[in-house]
Amino acid sequence: MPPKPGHFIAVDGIDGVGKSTQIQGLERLMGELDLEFLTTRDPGSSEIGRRLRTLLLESRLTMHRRTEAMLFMASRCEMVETTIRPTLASGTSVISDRFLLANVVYQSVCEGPTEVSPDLLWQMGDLANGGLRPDLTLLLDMPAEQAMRRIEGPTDRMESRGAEYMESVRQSFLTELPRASRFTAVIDAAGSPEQVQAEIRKAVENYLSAST
Ligand SMILES: Nc1ncnc2c1ncn2[C@@H]1O[C@H](COP(=O)(O)OP(=O)(O)O)[C@@H](O)[C@H]1O
Ligand SMILES: Cc1cn([C@H]2C[C@H](O)[C@@H](COP(=O)(O)OP(=O)(O)O)O2)c(=O)[nH]c1=O
Repeated sequence: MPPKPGHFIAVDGIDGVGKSTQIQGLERLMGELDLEFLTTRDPGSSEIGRRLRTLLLESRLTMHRRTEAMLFMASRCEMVETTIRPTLASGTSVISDRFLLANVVYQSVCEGPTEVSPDLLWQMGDLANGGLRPDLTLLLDMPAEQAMRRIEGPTDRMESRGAEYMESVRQSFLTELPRASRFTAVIDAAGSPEQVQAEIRKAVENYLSAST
């Protein structure tokens, strides 16, 4: 009898919203719930993914928006097929720091006319991921201006596009969230780390009671 598949939880939101901080809290919660888990990072979590991450985030190479989108998709395909899918099949849960929803919103928000629509990115993403979607998506939400004030150090390709772009990305996260997975939750990320963690705990407990 194959083991019951693990839970697939994605955590997303604009830069500086507190994802990395809250994923540490979520890992503690999974431990308390006695759920085996693995944490992955998108883009990344494979050799190809790590090299694509460097190319996408740290280089200042100019590229067409569709090129940018497809490179994130390629990284995710590798992460899904080499890491996420086998982990879930073994009965271990996965917490992913971002997933396809980020690709849909960050690459469809453009300064000029939108070259790549969210619909096209959802289709590309399902093709790249063999249709795999998270069971639960936790969207950490707060005004971009406030989140960007939290960012220290050098900005990456997306952060350097500025607060107006990031606020448009934030609004697109809220619009596109319902398509990301069967269960979703918007988490108010503007409070203290403890307040945000409490909201996440409630959302995870609601998901577990509704899904099992
Ligand atoms: N609830 C919070 N209130 C104030 N500062 C926070 C909060 N959560 C995280 N931070 C700080 O904001 C910065 C970005 O947090 P981080 O978890 O790295 O965000 P992300 O991974 O979404 O970019 C870090 O310096 C972190 O300590
Ligand atoms: C997964 C993904 C991320 N991104 C962006 C979001 C972030 O600005 C950046 C990833 O950085 P991020 O996940 O925030 O890592 P760090 O905490 O090191 O900044 O890439 C996309 O534009 N498309 C994608 O498909």
